Amino acid sequence: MTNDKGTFGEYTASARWPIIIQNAIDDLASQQELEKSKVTKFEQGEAIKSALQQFRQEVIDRAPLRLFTEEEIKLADVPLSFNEYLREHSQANWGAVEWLFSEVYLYRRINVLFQRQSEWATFDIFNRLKQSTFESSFHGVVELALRYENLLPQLKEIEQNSGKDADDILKVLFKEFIEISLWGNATDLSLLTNATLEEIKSIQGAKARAESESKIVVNDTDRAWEVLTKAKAEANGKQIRVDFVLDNSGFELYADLMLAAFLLQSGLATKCIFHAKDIPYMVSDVMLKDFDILVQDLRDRKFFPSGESSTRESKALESFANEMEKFVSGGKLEFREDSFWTTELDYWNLDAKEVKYHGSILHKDLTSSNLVIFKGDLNYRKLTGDRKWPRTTKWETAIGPLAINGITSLSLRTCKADVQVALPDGLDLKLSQEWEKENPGRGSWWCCSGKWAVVCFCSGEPNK
Ligand SMILES: O=P(O)(O)OC[C@H]1O[C@](O)(CO)[C@@H](O)[C@@H]1O
Ligand SMILES: [Mg+2]
Ligand SMILES: [Mn+2]
Repeated sequence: MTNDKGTFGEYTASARWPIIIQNAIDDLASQQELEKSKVTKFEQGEAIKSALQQFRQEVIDRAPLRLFTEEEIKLADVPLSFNEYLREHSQANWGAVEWLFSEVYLYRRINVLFQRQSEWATFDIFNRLKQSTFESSFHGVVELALRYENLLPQLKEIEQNSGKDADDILKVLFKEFIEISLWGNATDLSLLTNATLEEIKSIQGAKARAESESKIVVNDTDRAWEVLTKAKAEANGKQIRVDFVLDNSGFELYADLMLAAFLLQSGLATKCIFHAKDIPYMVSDVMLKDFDILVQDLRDRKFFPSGESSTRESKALESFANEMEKFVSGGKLEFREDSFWTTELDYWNLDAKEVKYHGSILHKDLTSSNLVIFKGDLNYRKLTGDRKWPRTTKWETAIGPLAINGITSLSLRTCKADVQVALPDGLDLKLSQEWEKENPGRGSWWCCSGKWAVVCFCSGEPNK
């Protein structure tokens, strides 16, 4: 709840949301400035700005959360789940409401304001921030492109030397690319808006990742490895499918593409499906258009100044971009969107029983996947229902129906919220004491800092 005293949720609702909305207002103003000559667009922009200001005040004043009007529902395709929830929780106000619901509702309300103005209907208010943060990831982006370049001959060698040793080496690489994708989630724009270039670099480099291994407090990577190697051994020409329920665009999407490319090149997957958001969401989340933008950025030597097109760095960026486009055109990499991902429904609804908002359709589809990777913190909150679980709760308990409903899942999350499960006895206390030293009164927030991570696997098989 946004009124759970002393939680990161409470802090987010009172301190972070007004800032996020203010940033959106400022970004809108910058865009208007760029397009001053477009009179209608400017005027529509003014209308959105004043509505955003009013909305920001609503949040600050802890006003009641209102229903979406019929007109809004039509105009912006608002899923009816929101109003259903609000009818059942008629007392909900910004200062006393479930954190997960209100946070998702917030992005929906913002989206409606843009949908109402024709000139702004497809505008992504968070695009500027997504792009500028990606641009400052230059160092990490080049490093990974070079890493990928080296990977290809390594994989060839492994292929030529099949056997136990080759398998062991492939496993080391698998772990490396899982970690690349995992820590890619540390660069979250909603948390890092004030991060310096040095800080971003330090999160993204290889050395930093190695140091970070000790920070993965639950690590089921081996179990995911077993599933995919078994699938590969038994494939016999059959498809091996890995799904990614994506989180942030820019560096994290780039890191996810690295993992997907590794899986496809190594034969641990033959198809990867990326699930994106259908509206601008949680500031930095991936929308379909963000993939095209990323590929363009990789090719743009002004955006990533890696020198002439003949430098090793430029060639590595260019060839990774080419490779991604080839994967897409060859059907090995597919992007999809679904409104389910931007509803407030947690993933206990990724189940045959949820028949109104695509939960059952997605569930059925995802049961055909060999592995479904859920990226990031918000997905972790949705997997666990964003409840106040004791932190030693078993993962299978916290994910409810997903423990047994046939989806093989892997959560890759850098910890950025209060909910935390699957810890061994005593670890929460130890980390809380450690964090408390530098953050008096906030020891339990170690798992909101993005400095630790978890990798949680579940086979999804009944009775296991
Ligand atoms: O991009 P991620 O990893 O889902 O993180 C989103 C962040 O926003 C939050 O939803 C809080 O605003 C947290 O869960 C997390 O800090
Ligand atoms: Mg609930
Ligand atoms: Mn996100």
